Order: sequence, then structure tokens, then C-alpha cells
Amino acid sequence: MITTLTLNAAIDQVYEVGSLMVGQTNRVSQKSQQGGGKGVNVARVIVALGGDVIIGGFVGGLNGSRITELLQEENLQTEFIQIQEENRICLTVINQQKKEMTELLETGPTIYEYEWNKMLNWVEAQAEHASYFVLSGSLPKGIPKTAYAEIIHRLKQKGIRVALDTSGDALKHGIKAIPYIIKPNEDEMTQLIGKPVLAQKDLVQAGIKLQELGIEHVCFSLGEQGALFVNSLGVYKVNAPRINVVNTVGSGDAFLGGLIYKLSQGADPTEAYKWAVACGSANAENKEIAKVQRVTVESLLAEIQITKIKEK
Ligand SMILES: Nc1ncnc2c1ncn2[C@@H]1O[C@H](COP(=O)(O)OP(=O)(O)OP(=O)(O)O)[C@@H](O)[C@H]1O
Ligand SMILES: O=P(O)(O)OC[C@@]1(O)O[C@H](CO)[C@@H](O)[C@@H]1O
Repeated sequence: MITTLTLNAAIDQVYEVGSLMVGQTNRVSQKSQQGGGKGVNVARVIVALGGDVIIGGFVGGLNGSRITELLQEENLQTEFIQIQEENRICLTVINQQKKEMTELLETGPTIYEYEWNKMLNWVEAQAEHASYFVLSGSLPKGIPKTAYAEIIHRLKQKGIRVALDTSGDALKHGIKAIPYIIKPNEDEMTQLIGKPVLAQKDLVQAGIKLQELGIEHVCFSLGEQGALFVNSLGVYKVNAPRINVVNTVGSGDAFLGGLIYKLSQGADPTEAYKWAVACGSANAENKEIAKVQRVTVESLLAEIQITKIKEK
């Protein structure tokens, strides 16, 4: 069984406008709403590919009830912990003319100590049947920056493979606990390394270092450039297919969903890496977030090549 955890779940609202004009009145031509947050999206993709997932997280207030309701409508399996404060709304505005996305992300609720302790107990209970555990997204206020690191330590003791996809201090601390998979994008790596512009050789060097610390799959997602992967056998480059981009929000989550689904099925890592890129790209073709279809992913795979660029 795969479990995903979204500590800062959200209502993902998407607005489409002909062209977005800052400082002016913009009329919305279409809108949609989904239950979201990174771990929720990862789970949605795994289920679309044929896997089984439990979605964990915090929900509170009217937005929390709406998230639960929306995910129930999708028949996704949730085990949320109720909190006092209200979940956030994350807004994506799609500028149809420029094919550009602008995101406005609320900070989200504060989590109280007793709520956090409930979550740690829930994680312990999940550890009894999870084989993969996905920790994704920002940490809400009230939760220590070392939260993911603490969860990784606990899960690793039980032999569970943990994937971490976050940013800033949560990522820095999380890496020290040596998860099984990390998936930073270019911005997250820029922050982590502290260098404004990264060349491929910088990523390769950083990836090898992280892999040698013990992280089994170091995955750098690079948008339309595809991705770089480092494991104990080498460094791999995977191209992204050419697609008609509609909304890239959630592509990183779809990428992680595809990767974990294939690894959990026992696929060779090089095959799983191609599925990761195919799922990320399949997501970008849709307006809705992380609603990929397996047939689309399979057809994109034909345009994806993996190349070993360095032996280890
Ligand atoms: N413009 C694009 N064309 C083709 N594929 C894309 C494009 N943008 C993203 N992808 C696919 O999605 C994957 C993940 O994208 P990206 O690196 O942008 O993730 P991310 O920044 O973590 O995304 P997010 O945080 O919005 O979920 C890429 O590896 C690629 O396969
Ligand atoms: O604030 P976080 O947790 O880093 O990111 C939140 C978020 O942007 O991530 C997903 C897309 O990846 C959306 O569902 C959600 O709105």
C-alpha cells in the first residue's frame, strides 16, 4: 500500500482569463475547483494509473469540509485529521493568450501541538501497512521545520521507502534524514545549493553527492527539459515530449506519482523514470490538476528516451 501525506492541503481553484492584466479588472471565463495539495495530487495520479493509495492530511473549517467532499466525489480514500483552523485556497490563473500560469497560494492554517501529535500517531499506524510513503508540500505554521525529518526517521525504522518533495528548510532538514526518493525542481535546487543559476554539471555533481549520502533515487524535474536522475548505477537524462501546454501546476506531483507507481510495481528504475516524465507531461496537457489518464501516459512514453550520461 502507498500512503501520501499532505500537511498543508488546499482547495485548488483554477481561473481562466483571456489575458491577465495586472492592476486592471480581469473577467474570468472559466473556473474549476479540486481538492488539492501536493500529496493529494500524487495520490490522484497513482489511482489513475491503477494503484491503491491512502491520503492523509489535516482538514478544518468550511474549506476542509469541501476538500473532503471533493475527494469523496472522486472516490479517493482519505484519512484526514480534523483541525481547529481552516484550510487554505490556492489559486491558479491561466492566461490563455500567453499560455502562462500565475499561482496565488495562501499560507494555510496553524496546527496546534495536540493536532501534530495526533498526526504522528496516525503516521505510526500507517507504518504497519505502507510500503511507500510520500511526504509532499509546504509545512503549515505551528509544525517544526524538522517535521519531515522526524517522520522519515520513524518510517525508515520500519523499512518503509519514503519520498520527499518539499522546499526550503523542510527540504534541507528532510535530506539529512536520508529519504529513499527526493524530487526537487530547479528552483528548489537553486535554493538548496545557494547558486543563482545551475548548469547541468552542477545538478549532476549535487545529485551524486546526495545519492552517496544514501538517497536511492535523486530526481531533478526540469519542466520542459524533462528530468535528471541519479542512482547507484549512474546518472540519467530523460527528455520531455513536445506537448500542447495548458496548465503545468501539479506536473511535479504527477511526475512523483508516476515514479512511485512504477517502482511499487517492481519496474526497473529506468522504466519508472520514463513514466515519471510521461506523467508530468500528461498533467501539463490538462487544465485540471493531476487528472492524467493512463492511455495518454502510455502514448507519451513512445516519445521519451532515457540516456545514461554518466556511469557510477
Ligand atoms: N512545458 C512542458 N512541456 C513538457 N513537459 C513538461 C512541461 N512542464 C512540465 N513538464 C513535465 O512535468 C515534469 C515536472 O515538471 P516541473 O519540473 O515543472 O515540476 P514542478 O516544478 O515540481 O511542478 P509543480 O510544483 O507545479 O507541481 C517534467 O519533468 C516534465 O515531464
Ligand atoms: O504550498 P505548497 O504545499 O508547496 O504547494 C501547494 C500547491 O501549489 O501544490 C500543488 C501543485 O503542485 C497544488 O495542489 C497546491 O495548490
